[in-house]
Amino acid sequence: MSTLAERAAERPAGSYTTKLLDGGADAIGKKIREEAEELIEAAGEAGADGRAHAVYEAGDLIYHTLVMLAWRGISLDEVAAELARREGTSGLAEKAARQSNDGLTK
Ligand SMILES: N=c1c2ncn([C@@H]3O[C@H](COP(=O)(O)OP(=O)(O)OP(=O)(O)O)[C@@H](O)[C@H]3O)c2ncn1[C@@H]1O[C@H](COP(=O)(O)O)[C@@H](O)[C@H]1O
Repeated sequence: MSTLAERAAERPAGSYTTKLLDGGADAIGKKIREEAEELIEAAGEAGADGRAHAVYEAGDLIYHTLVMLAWRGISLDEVAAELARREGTSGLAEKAARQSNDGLTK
């Protein structure tokens, strides 16, 4: 079991992850929004320092995203399987198929 799944199951005191999990989707989602904004800002910063800052903020964003998945009982393997299912289909082709399906249902 991953550390975050363990935190979700056991909710030990003195854990930042437990605090987030106890706040539910709203509290975790608020942090994801904040961290996404911070990554966007950092990604626009020039030079090696900006690059290192972007790596740091991406770490925060990915950690908080993983906490949301743990809260919802979703494993990273399930997300990897979803990405594998999409492999080889361009986002443009997927969008065009969706729009043509929408046309059929209207
Ligand atoms: N990878 C992380 C990780 N990345 C970021 N963070 C925390 O996420 C928070 C980032 O939020 P901010 O930068 O906004 O900092 P802040 O203002 O203190 O945060 P808030 O109090 O406002 O929420 C900081 O408190 C970081 O320490 C993390 N906390 C935990 N982990 C991993 O989760 C494991 C379990 O952690 P605990 O459950 O806390 O023991 C750890 O061993 C790590 O492996």
